[in-house]
Amino acid sequence: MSVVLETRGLTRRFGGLVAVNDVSFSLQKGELLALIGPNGAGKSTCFNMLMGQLKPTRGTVHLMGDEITGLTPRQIWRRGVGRTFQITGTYASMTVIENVQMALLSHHGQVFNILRYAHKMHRERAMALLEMVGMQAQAERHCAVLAYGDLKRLELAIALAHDPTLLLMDEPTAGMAPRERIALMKLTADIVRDQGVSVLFTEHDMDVVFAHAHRIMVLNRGELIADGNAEAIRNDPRVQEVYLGGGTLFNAQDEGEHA
Ligand SMILES: Nc1ncnc2c1ncn2[C@@H]1O[C@H](COP(=O)(O)OP(=O)(O)OP(=O)(O)O)[C@@H](O)[C@H]1O
Repeated sequence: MSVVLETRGLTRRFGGLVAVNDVSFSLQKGELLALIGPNGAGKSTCFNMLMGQLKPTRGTVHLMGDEITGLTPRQIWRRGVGRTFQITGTYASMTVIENVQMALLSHHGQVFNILRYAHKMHRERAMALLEMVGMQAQAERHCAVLAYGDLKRLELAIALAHDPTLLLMDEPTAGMAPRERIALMKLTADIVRDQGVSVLFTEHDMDVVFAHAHRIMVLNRGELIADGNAEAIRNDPRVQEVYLGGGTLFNAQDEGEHA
């Protein structure tokens, strides 16, 4: 296996607070890696450093062996790092397929000069991407009328339009009903297996994490306290201490559902 992403000593301070402290890990090609931890553990800060939104105070990030520390989000995106967000960013007035076509146009650097012909371009590839996420039957529907779970699947197709080497997914199942969450993560796991994409995701729903992640890393107060497979993480005394105190390790969070 080859290393896609590697961090060494990644650290971020906010004044006197060390939000992420000396975090080193690597992610292999084709791996579905979860980053978990209680509220305020440093997951988003870590993600934002990987995507270039935040500069590390210390430490390095390498992508496919090249250092990307301190590059802008656009430069990192251009190198093949895609991202999905907690809040979906689709164009409500456009159809499902048009949203994917726009992403493909952007990927090919064609957005501004040929917008008038956009609806004719990349249709075949857009349809193939929609098929990958099970949305081909909804291609001509407007995004405004889509169910929340379908929007999340569309968002995945949009992220894949960029043909990423690495996909960062920040709480991909936030706001979804439990059954939809498992389905979305299963879909992601299938895509990882079939397309060879690597995925790093943060998630509060432990059922989703333990069902699908190949490996799990646990952050607590900015520090990486465990890194291993589901069984090793379940049995890790430090992880149990962090989670069982709050009682959230094996219970899905059901707040804020759009079911
Ligand atoms: N821009 C900022 N300025 C100051 N402190 C920040 C900033 N961003 C994050 N923090 C602090 O850094 C710590 C880690 O926050 P972060 O959002 O990374 O945690 P998280 O694990 O993503 O939490 P959650 O699960 O609640 O989203 C917290 O104490 C937070 O208050």
